[in-house]
Amino acid sequence: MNPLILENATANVASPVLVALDFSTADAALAFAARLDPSQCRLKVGKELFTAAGPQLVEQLAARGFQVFLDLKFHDIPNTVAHACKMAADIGVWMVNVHASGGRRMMSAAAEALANYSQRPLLIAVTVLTSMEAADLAEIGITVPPQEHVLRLARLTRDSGFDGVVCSAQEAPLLKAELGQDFKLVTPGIRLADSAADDQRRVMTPVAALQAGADYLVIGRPITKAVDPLAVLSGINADIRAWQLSQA
Ligand SMILES: O=C(O)c1cc(=O)[nH]c(=O)n1[C@@H]1O[C@H](COP(=O)(O)O)[C@@H](O)[C@H]1O
Repeated sequence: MNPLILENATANVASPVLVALDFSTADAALAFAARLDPSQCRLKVGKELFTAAGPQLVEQLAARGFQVFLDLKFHDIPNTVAHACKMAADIGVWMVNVHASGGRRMMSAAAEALANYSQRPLLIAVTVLTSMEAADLAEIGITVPPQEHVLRLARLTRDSGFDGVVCSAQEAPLLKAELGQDFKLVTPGIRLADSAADDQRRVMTPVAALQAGADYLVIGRPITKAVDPLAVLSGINADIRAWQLSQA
């Protein structure tokens, strides 16, 4: 693990928001990140940005104090995924993900590969993409309701030694009830009441997602494509704080 990155990426992040930096260049991502404070959110680097900008960009974000979720959704044979997860841990990311449909042996190999790290990234598996609904699953031969398939994959993920799953907030009450409070739920498909769903299908608003049991909210376009992204992020954080205070 890169000690410089760990030392820098220790910001006390008050918010459960992970902003998806779905940009096509390092410059665009760094310019956007320069407007944010690491106490306001964590950052997610996904396939588009990582393909364009690589590990160096992740290291630059971490050096600015951001905790980074490397969202490359590894899905391959166990040996390949295990080594890819090790590379992610060596970059110093805070969270990394794979596809749960890669199966138990793939996930166990990943967990085992990181077992000896004193401070390893959170290991998370994607269950059913939030862009999918029952009809999409039926086309690939999965005829049970989405939440049944999500629960099956989440159980497999937990039993493989992972820290949590990516799911939609719609499944959060079921997963918390079945798998316990400590198993982390990372929920994309977050939309404000007035924002377009875009390609997402299983969506929820930020506070409703937290109420349902989500631990982290992955939010991209509703923030990054807003006319005033900082105002939107601040508004979301203010709503979350108000809700948290009402629960205290
Ligand atoms: O693993 C993810 O982060 C992920 C899983 C999933 O099921 N759905 C999903 O949308 N994501 C990611 O979350 C982000 C959502 O972005 P927006 O739809 O723009 O808010 C994107 O970067 C997706 O790649």
